[in-house]
This record gives sequence, structure tokens and C-alpha cells, in this order.
Amino acid sequence: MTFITVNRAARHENAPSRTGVLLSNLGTPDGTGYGAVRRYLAEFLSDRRIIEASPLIWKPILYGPVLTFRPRKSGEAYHRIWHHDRDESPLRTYTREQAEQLGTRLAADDVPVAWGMRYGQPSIKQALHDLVAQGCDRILLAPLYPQYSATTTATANDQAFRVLMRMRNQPAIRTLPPFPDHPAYIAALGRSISARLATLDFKPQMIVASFHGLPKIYVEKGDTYAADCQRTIAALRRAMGYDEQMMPLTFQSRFGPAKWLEPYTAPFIESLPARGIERIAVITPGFISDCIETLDEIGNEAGDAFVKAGGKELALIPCLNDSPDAIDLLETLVRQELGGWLPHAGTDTAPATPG
Ligand SMILES: C=CC1=C(C)c2cc3[nH]c(cc4nc(cc5[nH]c(cc1n2)c(C)c5CCC(=O)O)C(CCC(=O)O)=C4C)c(C)c3C=C
Ligand SMILES: [Fe+2]
Ligand SMILES: [Fe+2]
Repeated sequence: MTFITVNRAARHENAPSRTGVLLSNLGTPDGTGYGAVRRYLAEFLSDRRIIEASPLIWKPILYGPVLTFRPRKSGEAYHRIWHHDRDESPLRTYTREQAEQLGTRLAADDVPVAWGMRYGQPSIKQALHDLVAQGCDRILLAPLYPQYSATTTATANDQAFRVLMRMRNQPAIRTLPPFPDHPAYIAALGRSISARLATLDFKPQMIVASFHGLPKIYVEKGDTYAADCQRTIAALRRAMGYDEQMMPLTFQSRFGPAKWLEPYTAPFIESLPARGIERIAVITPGFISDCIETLDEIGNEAGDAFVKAGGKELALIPCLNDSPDAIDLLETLVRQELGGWLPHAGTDTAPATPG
């Protein structure tokens, strides 16, 4: 094993230490062509956090039908939502913007912000090395998922720890906890959803909250994702004054034959016109940034299916993306985490003494 040399000047006596932040998100292919999408899906779907089945069973399926047929279908979907002017996916654009704008906010505190993707480029490895090269000996890993899942939050952190395994001198690490009902998150969501609803030229009869799904068995094994989604939606309904009927919770993006969290978004949406619900909005509070799952699966696929089923209007409400609300939220979360784990730790206040 070769070890990477880390700049540890900052930890020498009397030298101030430097803190950095690494924003991570899921990832994205480098292009929309068959080869690029195949490479990305191969990396993604080889992650044992994503597919827990034995590789002896899964690899022949992956390298057989999945990587033969899926890259074309996914590539077409990526092509529909691609930022062709920048030749990159929306998820990459928004994650970069978030990192750059957060970096501006934290510059006065001398905190550099890097960004990396769990699958594809730029990698978490590159981002971590960039921070270390800038002298950071304390790093906050911030996977940008409001709700925890081993398939997202944990695997992003795993990837960073794999890089750290190869460092002789590791920086100190913290990880940002999930923030499913953090007041700042719910406030940012409420503000951005209300602002968008106000611009619509129709009044939605229902606001469907569609979260990325997860195999049910992962939840049965203890993944807290489903509970976190419930926390988000309960807090959001409270904040916006909606009940379960007006803002139902559904799960999208099912992959493979196993049972995933229910109700599934697509059949739910398609059943609405028959109940007289012809004008709806869809929000996707499991995603900080718009991506193939929101823009194509909801904006295109579900929108078309809704109209085919007799629906009149489906408005997809954008994610926080790189809006000021998004950057305010990230700054709040990151500053809170860069403080102490104990509410008053690190202040000059002496600990209370009994009596
Ligand atoms: C078994 C497969 C999958 C699990 C489990 C899964 C969990 C999961 N994913 C997200 C967030 C995102 N997923 C995205 C794309 C995507 N997801 C899967 C499969 C699983 N996801 C696939 C195969 C794909 C690629 C696209 C496709 O071929 O359909 C994305 C978007 C990436 C982009 O570039 O736009 C996000 C974000 C969560 C939150 C989650 C579990 C909670
Ligand atoms: Fe996914
Ligand atoms: Fe999808």
C-alpha cells in the first residue's frame, strides 16, 4: 500500500489549523452517449451499499441485461435534461454552484469548500486531496442528502474514508448528519415552494411529495430513510398548513423486481384524474438539486402519463438548486456543524458547577 503525504504544517505547534468543507452528491455520467452512461452505471450499480445481493448472483445480471440495455434508455433521459451549453448534467452544475457560492460565504473564515461525486467526476478523492493540499487538517464531509440512507449518505462517507485509508497523516473528520426536519431546511423548502406556486397560472388541487424510493428490505434491515422522509413531510405539512390529502407522500425511481417503498409515484399520479384531480404540483424534497430523477422521471415521464390518464396540468416545482435559499441553508447547516457537538462547547463559559 502506498501512502499519500499530507501537508501537516497546520498541526505543528502554535500554527493555526485550517478547516475545509467537502460537499458530495451522488454523481452523474460524463456524457449522454452509451459508453459514458455505461461506465457510470457500472460504477454505481457495483456499489455494495446500492445492491446488497451477492456479487455472484448480481454481477452476471449487471454485466448481462442491465449494462446492455439500461445505458441507452438512461442516456436518452440524460440527453433530455442535459445542460448542453455546459455539456454536463444539472446535478453537476448545481453541486458546483453550491460549493462555489458556499465558498464565498465562508471565505472570511478561511474555510475552503470543495465538491465531489460518489460516482463519476469530479471524484470525492480529488476533492479531499484538494482540501488537504490547501492545508486543511480538519474536514467536514457534507453529503447533500436531507434524509439518511446507507445507499446515499453512508456510501458517500465510505468513499471519503477509503481515500483517508491511504493517508499516513489523516485530517480530523466530521460528517454532516442528515437534516430531514431541520428548521432551516423546512423553512427553505416552504419559501421556495410557496414562491413557485404563486407563479403558476392554475391552483393545484394537490401537491404530491415524491421522494426517491428504496427497496423495502433495506428499511426492514434498519435503514432510517423511510422514517426520515416521514419527518420531512410531517414538518413541511405543518409549516405549509396542508394535510395528508393535500400533500401526499409517494416514492419514485423503483429499480428491479423487488418491492420498494410505497405508494409508487407513477401509478398514484395516474390514478388522480379518475378521482377528479386534474391539476397538480409535484415537489421532490428528497433531492437538494434537480437531476434526472426529478426533471425527467417526474417532469417528463410522469407529466406525460398524467396527461394521458386525463390530467390537465402537472407543475414540477424545482429543487432548491443554487438559489439563495439553498446557499443560506448550506451555510446554516455547515456553520452549525463546524461549531461544537455540545451546545456550548468551545465558548469561554466555564462549566456549571453544582451547588
Ligand atoms: C438499486 C438501485 C438504486 C438505489 C437503492 C437508489 C437509491 C437512491 N438514489 C438516490 C438519489 C439519486 N439517484 C439517482 C439516479 C439513479 N438511481 C438509480 C438506482 C438506485 N438508487 C439509478 C440506476 C440511477 C441512474 C439513472 C437511471 O438510470 O435511472 C440520482 C440522479 C443522478 C443524476 O445524475 O441526475 C439521484 C440524485 C437516493 C436519494 C436514494 C435512496 C434514498
Ligand atoms: Fe437513485
Ligand atoms: Fe429514475
